[in-house]
Amino acid sequence: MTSYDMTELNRESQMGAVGTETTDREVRRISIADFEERFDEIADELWAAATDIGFFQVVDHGIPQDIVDGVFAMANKFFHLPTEVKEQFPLKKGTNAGWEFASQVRPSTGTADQKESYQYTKPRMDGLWPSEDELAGFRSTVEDFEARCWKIAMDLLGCFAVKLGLDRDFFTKAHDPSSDTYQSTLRLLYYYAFPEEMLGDHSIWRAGAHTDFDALTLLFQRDGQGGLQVLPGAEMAGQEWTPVTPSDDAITCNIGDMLMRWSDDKLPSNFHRVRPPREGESLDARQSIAFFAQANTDVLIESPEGKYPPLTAAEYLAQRLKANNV
Ligand SMILES: O=C(O)CCC(=O)C(=O)O
Ligand SMILES: [Fe+2]
Repeated sequence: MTSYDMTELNRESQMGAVGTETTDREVRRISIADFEERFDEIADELWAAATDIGFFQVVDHGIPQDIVDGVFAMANKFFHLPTEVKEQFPLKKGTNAGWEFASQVRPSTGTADQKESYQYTKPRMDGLWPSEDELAGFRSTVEDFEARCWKIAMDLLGCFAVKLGLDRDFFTKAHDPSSDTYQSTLRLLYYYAFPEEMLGDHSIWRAGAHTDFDALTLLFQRDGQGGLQVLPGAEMAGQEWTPVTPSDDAITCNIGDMLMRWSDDKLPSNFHRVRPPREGESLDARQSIAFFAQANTDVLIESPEGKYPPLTAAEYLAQRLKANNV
């Protein structure tokens, strides 16, 4: 293993314990209405939230609620297709494209996440789309939604760029969807209904503790489908996790490791996980949708102050995917 991938992996492998829960930290809800007119004010608010607990929610983001509801409904239909249909679109390891079930083993827990997922990475989808007969409208719904997510992610990254003293479009150029080297990903997630007999089993996780590999994550959740918890890296030792309240109208955002490197740690990536339900909570299946803004493969991630050695986004992601068995 080379030195550049040690930091994140070592950090992650220490995070498997159950820990405790605290509501003392605030996950801020930030309105991004009138984005252009309010750019400076929004940039200040995002920066403060990102450098504080590293997780924040944006509201008034401009994606109509019926579009969000529609993509969740479509994802739900996809996950309910017969296994023989979904099996035709297997995740090709290291590509962030295709369908997998219970295959992601987190370095923190050493056990497979109790979920299935379908990932869309624009240039890598040959043979991975269900036909219109199998699921009408799926492809266009997913493509449209990914493009909307990209736009919001680039707006938010534009704020961070300016605060870091870079050109506003610095990250937009690095996440170019028109290039074959594009590797941002939309991931539809489906966490299985939880078997009652497993309540209280602390070895099972819907998603084990991790930091994201990307620059910025946008996460869509459903009202009432809780379980996501965050822990700022600086407070790792305390093992006190804060629940994130899910809501249909908000996008939960977090900084990933790529942007942490790129900002010489000014923007910290933070641990999060999805814990299983507890006694008295809903055992139903849980859905979420994540957009991972990941710089194009050929982009060189160079930290201006030289805290980290330069490496390409391709090299970086390959290491992290391998460590997760995906
Ligand atoms: O489903 C969630 O709420 C979180 C998912 C997540 O953290 C991830 O896929 O990286
Ligand atoms: Fe994550």
